[in-house]
Formats: sequence, C-alpha cells, structure tokens
Amino acid sequence: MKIAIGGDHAGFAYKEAVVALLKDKGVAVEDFGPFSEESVDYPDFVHPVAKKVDAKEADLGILICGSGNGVAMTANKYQSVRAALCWQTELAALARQHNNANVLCIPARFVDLALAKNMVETFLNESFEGGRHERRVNKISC
Ligand SMILES: O=C(CO)[C@H](O)[C@H](O)[C@H](O)COP(=O)(O)O
Repeated sequence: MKIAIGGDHAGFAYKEAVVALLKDKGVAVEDFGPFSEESVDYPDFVHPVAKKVDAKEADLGILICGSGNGVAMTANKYQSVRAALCWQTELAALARQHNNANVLCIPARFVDLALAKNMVETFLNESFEGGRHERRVNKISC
C-alpha cells in the first residue's frame, strides 16, 4: 500500500506524527509537505496528493489541516478522489466501508493526536463493502 500525505501549517505537527506512524508500520508514504509550521496555502500542498490518488499512483491520501474543510474541498475537485472529512473513528471506518473514500481529511485543530492516529489506522484497515454502496458511489460522478 502507498500513501500520499499533505496538508498545511495547522496540520504540520500531526502530519509528522502520522508519517512516523506509517513508517513504523512499514507503510510506504510520500510526504508532499509542508515541512514546517510556517503559514502556507493549503491548495499548494493538496493538489500533489490529490493528483497522486486520482492517477492511482497512491492507494490512499491523507490530508491534515486546521478544520479539514479546505483540504477536502480541494481534493474533491479530482474526478477519482473521494475525500472524507472525519472527526471520529467510526466516521473514518464508514467513509471506507460505505463511501469507498480514498482520501482521509483530518481537522487537527478539533481532534487530539491519539484520535487522529486512530482514524488513520482505521482508514487503512477498513475496506469498501460494495453492494448497494457501490451503486450509490457510482452515482456521485456527474
Ligand atoms: O480549512 C483549512 C485548510 O484546509 C484550515 O482550517 C486551515 O488550516 C486554516 O484556515 C488556517 O488558518 P490560519 O489562521 O491561516 O492558521
């Protein structure tokens, strides 16, 4: 499995911790930054991640910012990206199980690090259930 990760300054500290978590688990991860807490514009760091997922050059994406909204809005501009904003572990599970989400968006200013890590592990471990959910997901694209 290959993960593409990015975000903005508000998510930097959590992104560093999640990258370390993934590496400890032996998961291949490509970090598109940012690489400090200096204020940045999140689209600059979301587009590379979304392009990787959209091109199927990464299996999943993780985007971490303050509220999670901007990164989700940006990533969902890509046809094959289904980015889910999650703030509870069960939401991360359902995003994979029911929505076949391929990008997890984490609101770093609204969840603690332990929960963020738990959501990442859940997102990686769960899988799409298909069936009635596949019929619905197929209707998302215009
Ligand atoms: O939606 C956002 C980006 O995807 C976030 O909430 C940003 O991290 C937030 O807007 C940054 O705010 P700041 O006052 O510039 O730190």
